Amino acid sequence: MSAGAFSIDQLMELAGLSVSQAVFKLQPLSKGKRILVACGPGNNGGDGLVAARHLFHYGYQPTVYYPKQSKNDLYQRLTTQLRSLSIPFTTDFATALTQTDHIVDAIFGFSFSGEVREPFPSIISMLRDTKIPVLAVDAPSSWDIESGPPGEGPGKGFMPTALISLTAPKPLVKHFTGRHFLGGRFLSPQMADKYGLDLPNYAGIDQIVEVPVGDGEKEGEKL
Ligand SMILES: NC(=O)C1=CN([C@@H]2O[C@H](COP(=O)(O)OP(=O)(O)OC[C@H]3O[C@@H](n4cnc5c(N)ncnc54)[C@H](O)[C@@H]3O)[C@@H](O)[C@H]2O)[C@@H](O)CC1
Ligand SMILES: [K+]
Repeated sequence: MSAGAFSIDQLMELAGLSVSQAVFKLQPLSKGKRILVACGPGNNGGDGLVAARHLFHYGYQPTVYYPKQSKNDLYQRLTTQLRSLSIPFTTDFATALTQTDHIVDAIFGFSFSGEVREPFPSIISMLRDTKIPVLAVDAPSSWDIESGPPGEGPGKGFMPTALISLTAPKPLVKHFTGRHFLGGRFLSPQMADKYGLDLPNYAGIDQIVEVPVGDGEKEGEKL
């Protein structure tokens, strides 16, 4: 990413914008406006914070669960932006789950490793068990980035309804069976060539493109 001279703020903004467009595709406003955005402590959580802001401006009613808030200036600004829109922050995930139409899983992305630490085990269990649709950002949280679904722990059996891979699918997509989107319409042809990426065709002004079900493995190899 440094080769493209993009700052982390820019990358996170583009990632969160893509996430918000995937929500719009999966959950049109007419199907219910309440979106619960679960944010983890790292950049995956930051993508969720950005998405919540865009969703508000589209007319959704986002609620944010963000239990491990970073002191970093970027995250402070993102949370200030949400508070200035009066977007609620909840500490009671179980109750929030009963009052939402769709969930964004922005807890862990490609830097997750080891056993899920508090306070996230019970949150992952609830994401696994809920009947409400879940859109996972970059990875289903608690999945191993290479080998995919965990064989034990709260994430065992967790298969979100949809996944949005950012910039390029991670190896775990081979194991994913839900709807799969790609986001990251900012790479230059030179960057794509340099990293051997076969960029998808985005339609119109879309920041995302859906990869047909069953093509995850093929896309993972291609990209
Ligand atoms: N250039 C990039 O790398 C970009 C990455 N983006 C997003 O950033 C994500 C990666 O971000 P990060 O590297 O910050 O990492 P993540 O957000 O994937 O996770 C790291 C955080 O989770 C914690 N964590 C890791 N394992 C844990 C465990 N077992 N239990 C509890 N907490 C645990 C770490 O302490 C750290 O705070 C990507 O998946 C993507 O969503 C986007 O923001 C755009 C730019
Ligand atoms: K995630």
